[in-house]
Amino acid sequence: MGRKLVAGNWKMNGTNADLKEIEALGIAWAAPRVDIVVCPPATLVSRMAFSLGGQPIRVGGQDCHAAASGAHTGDISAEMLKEAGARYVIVGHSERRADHHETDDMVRAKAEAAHKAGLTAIICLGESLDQREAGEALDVVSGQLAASLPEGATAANTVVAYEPIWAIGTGKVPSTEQIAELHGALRAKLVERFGEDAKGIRLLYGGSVKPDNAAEIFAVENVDGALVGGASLKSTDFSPIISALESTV
Ligand SMILES: O=C(CO)COP(=O)(O)O
Repeated sequence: MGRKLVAGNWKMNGTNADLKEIEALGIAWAAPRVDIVVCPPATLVSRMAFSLGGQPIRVGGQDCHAAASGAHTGDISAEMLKEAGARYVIVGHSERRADHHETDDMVRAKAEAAHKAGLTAIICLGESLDQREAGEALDVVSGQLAASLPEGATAANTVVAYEPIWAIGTGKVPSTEQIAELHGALRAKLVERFGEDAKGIRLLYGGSVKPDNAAEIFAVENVDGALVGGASLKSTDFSPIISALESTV
């Protein structure tokens, strides 16, 4: 397994003034034992990468287009993110699947574009509350995994984030048994499709991860880190989550 990973997704939040949060993180985590990534809005990628300089915290985008360039007003390509200083890009977040009608096929094409540009794709999956209550969570998420991951996925270029939609921004978190079941199933499917290398594909949990529940979540088998929304916006919330992951390694 590669290093464990904590990724912060700022979503549509953050202005220049918030770069001070990144400076604080950089001071606190000069030599982390886990990988740390922050994904700000596209407007801040370049400045965040610049202000981090040679520090070990990485910057990521929140989405990319499947094409490298062209007539796609409002979109940005994986190459552009790379040039701006990003090393990672989130693709297929449930908010994009809902707001922008992104399908598994589109998500897979975006992940392929990320790989081609030399970015690590953080591919998001997750069921709705209705699907969970109907007992379909495992089937839905397995289907998303099969259809959203490109053939060339490896432990080096791909991270999978399981984010149950009903846990995002709600303060509700699945039980550790539910997380263990999902992550165990995802790991088995990854190894079945990609072989032994897939044991190293990092599986993140996302959805209401906070300083007070992080340790419990990180103790679950096959949880290799977290994709954190709201609690990644302030270094005073994000740092204890990073500490919780560090104490597992
Ligand atoms: O969607 C998420 C991260 O991508 C999770 O968001 P919250 O941590 O705010 O629930």
